[in-house]
Amino acid sequence: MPLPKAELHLHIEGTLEPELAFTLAHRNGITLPHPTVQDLRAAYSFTDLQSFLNLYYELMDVLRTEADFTDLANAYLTRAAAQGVRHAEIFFDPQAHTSRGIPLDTVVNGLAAALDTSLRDHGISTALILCFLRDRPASEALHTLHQARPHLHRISAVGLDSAEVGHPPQNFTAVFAAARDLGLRCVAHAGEEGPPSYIWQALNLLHAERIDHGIRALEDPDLLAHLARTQTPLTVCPLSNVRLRAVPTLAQHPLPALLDAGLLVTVNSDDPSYFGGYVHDNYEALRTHLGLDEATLRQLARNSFTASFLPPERKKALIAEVDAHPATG
Ligand SMILES: Nc1ncnc2[nH]cnc12
Ligand SMILES: [Zn+2]
Repeated sequence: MPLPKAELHLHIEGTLEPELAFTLAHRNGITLPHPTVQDLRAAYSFTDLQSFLNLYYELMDVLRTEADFTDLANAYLTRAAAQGVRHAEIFFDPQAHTSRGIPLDTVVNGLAAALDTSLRDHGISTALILCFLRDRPASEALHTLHQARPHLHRISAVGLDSAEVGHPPQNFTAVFAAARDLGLRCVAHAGEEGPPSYIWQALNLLHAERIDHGIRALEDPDLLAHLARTQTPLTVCPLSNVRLRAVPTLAQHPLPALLDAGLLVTVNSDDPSYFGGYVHDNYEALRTHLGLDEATLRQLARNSFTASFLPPERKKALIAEVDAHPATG
């Protein structure tokens, strides 16, 4: 059985497997532009973040009803359980749905139907993180936050995702301040393709408590020292970084350098259906291609709980499960 772990960087829309996409397309009377599952999988070849996002947003068209979102989340949770996931903090992209006429209620109620029974059905506790699309106007993000008000009891945090370069965190300072006023925690994608200055902005202007990706922090020694001193977690996604060519190969992935610099690093899957592996597959890839040893993998699993938004007692209990877990070899 894989090490117990938390997944902190997972876009639920990025878990849409081609087979489920075809099932939902059929159910909703939609014709996909790719005739077969094999043709669709063959399209999963990306040159950068934008080339991925184009397909990611296109395929979302199959998600129309509450049942579609419930089926999507249940399919993820089933796979995650088999990968040792005990807690998942799950991103969703409301604007990608409301912009094509799907009400926010449909999205949240559909996801909630799966998440509410996840601990019982899959042994996975969950939290939801509402992400703003940074390549759309901040005014639209603010409107989305207002639309989400009836659902705030189900939402733990806000995040910032989509095309990074040219869309700095500073554009969303007021939106994140409004989210904090509503009692929401804050995280943000930064330093995936964008420069270290975007990570500084996410920290200083958005008050992000975790940085999603953050791998370009390595280019700024002061930033690296700051992240180490404050133990601000990074949610790193190795397979994603290689598939989107932020990093040339797994063997050249900067995760070991980030650990050596003393950062609180976690391992996550990002959009597992598109990037060739779920979260445990990312751990195994680090073992295979970077030679990470058992002790380091175990530390990464502990970090995933430390960096989560779980209450201290449950963190402690889950970390104890990591310590008690037999060697995975
Ligand atoms: N890796 C990623 N970066 C930015 N936005 C995303 N949305 C889904 N996956 C993403
Ligand atoms: Zn992401």
